[in-house]
Amino acid sequence: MAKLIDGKRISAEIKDELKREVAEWKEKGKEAALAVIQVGNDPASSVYVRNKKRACEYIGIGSLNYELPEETTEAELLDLIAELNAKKEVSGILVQLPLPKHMDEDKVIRAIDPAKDVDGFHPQNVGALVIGQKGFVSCTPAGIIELLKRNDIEIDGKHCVVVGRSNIVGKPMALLMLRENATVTVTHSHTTNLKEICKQADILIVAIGKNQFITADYVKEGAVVIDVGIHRDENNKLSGDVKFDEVEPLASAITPVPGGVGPMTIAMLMNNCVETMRYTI
Ligand SMILES: NC(=O)C1=CN([C@@H]2O[C@H](COP(=O)(O)OP(=O)(O)OC[C@H]3O[C@@H](n4cnc5c(N)ncnc54)[C@H](OP(=O)(O)O)[C@@H]3O)[C@@H](O)[C@H]2O)C=CC1
Ligand SMILES: Nc1nc(=O)c2c([nH]1)NC[C@@H]1CN(c3ccc(C(=O)N[C@@H](CCC(=O)O)C(=O)O)cc3)C=[N+]21
Ligand SMILES: [Mg+2]
Repeated sequence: MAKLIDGKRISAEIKDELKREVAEWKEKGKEAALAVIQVGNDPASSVYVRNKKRACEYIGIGSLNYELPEETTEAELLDLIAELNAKKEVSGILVQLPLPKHMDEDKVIRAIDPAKDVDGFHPQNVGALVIGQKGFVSCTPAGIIELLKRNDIEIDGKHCVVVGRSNIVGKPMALLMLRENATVTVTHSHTTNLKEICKQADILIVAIGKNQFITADYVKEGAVVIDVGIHRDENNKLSGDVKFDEVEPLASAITPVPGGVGPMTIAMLMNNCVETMRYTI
């Protein structure tokens, strides 16, 4: 019977810890505000943007929302980012991904001041993660580390298999597990013997964006299974990249979708926003 890793509860605990910390910083005259830019009106993005706004309000920091039409030009977006970079009262800037096809995501991310890049996507912050220096760490992988630690799940020396190598999840996840002294195997769409590799994992982290792809035959008895995937069916029911009902009886611990990794992404984004209060002179 797998232990259910309750991301909803842990993210609420973290937000309460941050709420108390923000109150202390504000007494010392420090402020923080997160600027969230959304281009177009992708429904899932709107849900996440709304969750981020609510979280800012809950912990007591400012939130500025910019909802730009789909046809906004890249130049207009870059101008807005330059404006926000220059605004002292804006301590964090987040451009909700994905962007419309006519924009170059990498170019847009590079335009954000690394000191305000609370997503941790800027090459300077990713570079710092690679070489083990201080910088913003991307929220979803950071949230997964927090889930493991707050559930007393041993990482040091364990074999962690990451399925997926995206810039916002897979790659930073592998680097963070390395930093925690796991032995890390990163798999992707060119991996030939994926099932055999996944079955070696003590900790299996799945971020492939394929609905319920990971079935019981990919999982070693007693493994910890972390499901990053998010899929909505026609009745808006959520599921992950893991076939939960099949895998749960095998796993020693598992994250549900919803209520697992998702809420942690928001909680860790808030932590990155409060980080700007800890380090502003
Ligand atoms: N809960 C949360 O907070 C978040 C959830 N998500 C969700 O996580 C999932 C992954 O997102 P994201 O990382 O952006 O995904 P991407 O689509 O950017 O990347 C998917 C990765 O999975 C790999 N992959 C795809 N198919 C296979 C396969 N059959 N076998 C092995 N590897 C495969 C791809 O390989 P290759 O590199 O070779 O193409 C790629 O590296 C999505 O469902 C997304 O919605 C994302 C961000 C945050
Ligand atoms: N610049 C940028 N930063 C991101 O961090 C970013 C992004 N773009 N683009 C999309 C992904 C996805 N993402 C999620 C955030 C919260 C939930 C979340 O709160 N999920 C809840 C369910 C929420 C719902 O009801 O859908 C859960 O899984 O329990 C999920 C996914 C952040 N992302
Ligand atoms: Mg992606």
